[in-house]
Amino acid sequence: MRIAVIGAGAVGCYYGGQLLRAGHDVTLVGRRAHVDAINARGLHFESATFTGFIPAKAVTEIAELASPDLILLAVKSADTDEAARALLPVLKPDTIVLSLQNGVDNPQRLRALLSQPVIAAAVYVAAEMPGTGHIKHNGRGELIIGASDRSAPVAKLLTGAGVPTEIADDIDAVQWSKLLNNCAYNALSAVAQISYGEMFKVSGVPELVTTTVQECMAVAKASGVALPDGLLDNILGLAATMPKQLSSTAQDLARGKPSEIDFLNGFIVRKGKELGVPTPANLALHVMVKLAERTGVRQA
Ligand SMILES: NC(=O)C1=CN([C@@H]2O[C@H](COP(=O)(O)OP(=O)(O)OC[C@H]3O[C@@H](n4cnc5c(N)ncnc54)[C@H](OP(=O)(O)O)[C@@H]3O)[C@@H](O)[C@H]2O)C=CC1
Ligand SMILES: CC(C)(CO)C(=O)C(=O)O
Repeated sequence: MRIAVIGAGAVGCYYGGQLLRAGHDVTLVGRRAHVDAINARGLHFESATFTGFIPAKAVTEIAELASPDLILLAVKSADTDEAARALLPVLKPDTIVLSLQNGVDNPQRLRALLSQPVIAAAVYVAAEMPGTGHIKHNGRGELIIGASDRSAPVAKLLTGAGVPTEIADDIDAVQWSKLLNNCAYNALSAVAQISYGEMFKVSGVPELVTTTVQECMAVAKASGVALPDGLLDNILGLAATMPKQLSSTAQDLARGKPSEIDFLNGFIVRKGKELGVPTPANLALHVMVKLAERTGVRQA
């Protein structure tokens, strides 16, 4: 099976790296500096159980891919449409596109542009790129993917490569549950450039996270999404499962890049307005990140 990862960043290189380690044929598509480093010395993969250089093929252009069977889409939400348009000429009618992205609308946006089967996923991994062609895994890695007639072989392939993958019938609720985690953690970690473990030691953080999540739950309910019981406790517990991680939004701001916050707290604020649900905590977190995008952040 020919696998291509679109977006050789933290998530793309983690899952691509796991598949490469399991012996699969994987091409990483990324930006020039990462691609050159990967082609020159392999993918530098750093985790608790394995650290080393994994031989890998990397290219800068989606157009260089030859009829892939499976796409792992791991670009930020703002880059989804551009990536999908570039994929159009290289995909076969039955190429499976697995969206490994945060936010809840990427699969829907992909389906609007592609006729291929698109599978949504909720991604519970802590990963970062500390250097060119260098992925650092800071914990977890399990995936929950949407049910479809193509999902079982994808879950089997990933699980066999050390990526525990479950199939969920109600993927909307699963994606919204992940969105609530992101609304709780990403902005605070980003503006303070602080890891989750340290962040939760600061007085007021658990209360603010709780209020933020409760607002999101009200928006989910008004949107007709039935969230699972115990979600707030699970979200409060996430920090302990990846205490050293800084959010993907924190990583964007540290690199001086626009963040994905419009698709996280910003999405909740827009939906809340549309549905008449107040979201002041989410608005504050959204605006704080938009301000930090303008002025920059001081790195720890
Ligand atoms: N990091 C994490 O731990 C987690 C991240 N996620 C989600 O995973 C998704 C990916 O995030 P993450 O890996 O952190 O992001 P990164 O920014 O680390 O990686 C994405 C990479 O893809 C590149 N890229 C974008 N468009 C293209 C393109 N058309 N061709 C080639 N390369 C491209 C980006 O370049 P450039 O920067 O120049 O745009 C960047 O290098 C996001 O939705 C995120 O929210 C989910 C769970 C955990
Ligand atoms: C899982 C988590 C919260 C890990 O940091 C993430 O999704 C992100 O950073 O965007």
